[in-house]
Amino acid sequence: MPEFFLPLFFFFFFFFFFFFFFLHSPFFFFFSLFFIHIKIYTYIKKKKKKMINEEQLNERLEELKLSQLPSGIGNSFLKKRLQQDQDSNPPSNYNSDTDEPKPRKRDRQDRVKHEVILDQDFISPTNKPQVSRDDFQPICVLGRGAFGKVFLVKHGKTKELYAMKVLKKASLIVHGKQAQQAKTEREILEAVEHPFIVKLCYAFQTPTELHMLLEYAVGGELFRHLDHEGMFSESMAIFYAAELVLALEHLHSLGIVYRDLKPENCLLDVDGHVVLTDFGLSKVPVDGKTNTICGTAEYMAPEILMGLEYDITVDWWSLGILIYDMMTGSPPFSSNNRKKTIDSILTKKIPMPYYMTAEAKDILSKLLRKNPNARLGSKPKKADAIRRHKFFRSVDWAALERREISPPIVPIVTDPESAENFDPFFTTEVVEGSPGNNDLQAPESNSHFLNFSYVDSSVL
Ligand SMILES: Nc1ncnc2c1ncn2[C@@H]1O[C@H](COP(=O)(O)OP(=O)(O)OP(=O)(O)O)[C@@H](O)[C@H]1O
Repeated sequence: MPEFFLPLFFFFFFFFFFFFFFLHSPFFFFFSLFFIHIKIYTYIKKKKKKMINEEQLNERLEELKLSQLPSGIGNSFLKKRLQQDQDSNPPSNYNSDTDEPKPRKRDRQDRVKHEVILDQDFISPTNKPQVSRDDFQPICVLGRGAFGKVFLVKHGKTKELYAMKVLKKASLIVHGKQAQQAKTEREILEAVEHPFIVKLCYAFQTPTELHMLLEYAVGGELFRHLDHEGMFSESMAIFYAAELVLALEHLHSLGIVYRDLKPENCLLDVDGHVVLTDFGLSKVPVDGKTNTICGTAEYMAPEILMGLEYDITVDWWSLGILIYDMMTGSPPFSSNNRKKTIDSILTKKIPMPYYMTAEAKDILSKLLRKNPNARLGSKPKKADAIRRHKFFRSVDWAALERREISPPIVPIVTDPESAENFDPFFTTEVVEGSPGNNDLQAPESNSHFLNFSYVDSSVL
């Protein structure tokens, strides 16, 4: 009603005003007043509609509880958050209550997978050498995520380096679904074997923590290299995108939706090849569709943000965002305000920089279609349609999969133990002593984490 009365008020106001001054031209006078009335009415309508949209968006944000999700440009956000943590707490160390990690390791021949029986956490069924937290000497912190902290550790006997992801059970249980996600991550890592996906070597638990020992990606985060270069040339972006296409295609063939593609989760190995890590948000949908809300806002597909069912095509959306990020230095939809970011993802067109080639613009516009059914990589051709796109015309896919294409960045590694390709913000963090004995080799007593333990026989 008020939107009707307000224009009416203006109508009478202007009526009397014009009546006195333009008595001699009544036609013009009435026409002007009618026009003004319509204008004011439509303006108020529009404003009200905008307000409703904002309310809906706020409600959506509340539902999504996005404030609890890690931000997209992970490191800068995390650094700020960690800085705040550290202002109030002393630097966390290897045994601290807030720690969490992740790791990796190579060698994919004759890999035998098996669960470790409950009360023999570190012993394989074939009585292979026992592995415990005591066997690994912490060297430094490599990185940190929302629920985990990753340490560089050295195996005391073999001197092999691993990235060890440590998750605190208590915080996982407090955050509900996270306990299941930790198990999912460990199960997926066990099941997956691919040249561009991180390898799980061991998984074990203590009464308070879960540990995953992963192949150490000595080249650090792609994010860090992107940060140094500002942006990548198109040929560099093609190389990393192509290796990721192969990794994602492999996951999809196993029915796994990765859901968390972003530069922070793309690490580089010693040669500079991509190592996809962090499967905490990945999921195996029973019927190919899922609707859990997770991921990183800037990289999240519109259908996830809207709480709709989604499938593997969300990963192709994130690939589009990542290509854009690599070629411009930032994702297309980003702002300091999470609400605005989400609003842009849902409603805005992608701003295409003038310097991008026609092929790049074309693949981006097709990967970043808001309608998942119209997106490149959706059924029926799936990844094949992406591989065949002219953006990737220079790629020899078979050679790429065999790791025969030289990577554009070969990480400088003078001493793998110095973790020189990782952010000093993390690597200079104090890591105190070796783990205590009080909670070692405990049975998997907590029902949330039954059957978490794992030993990859190829590393024994
Ligand atoms: N295999 C690895 N080798 C070297 N560094 C690693 C490895 N795995 C993880 N890291 C480092 O640790 C950081 C955090 O790891 P990860 O993303 O797995 O943690 P997370 O808690 O699951 O994070 P998120 O909050 O993004 O889900 C990575 O960004 C990377 O810098």
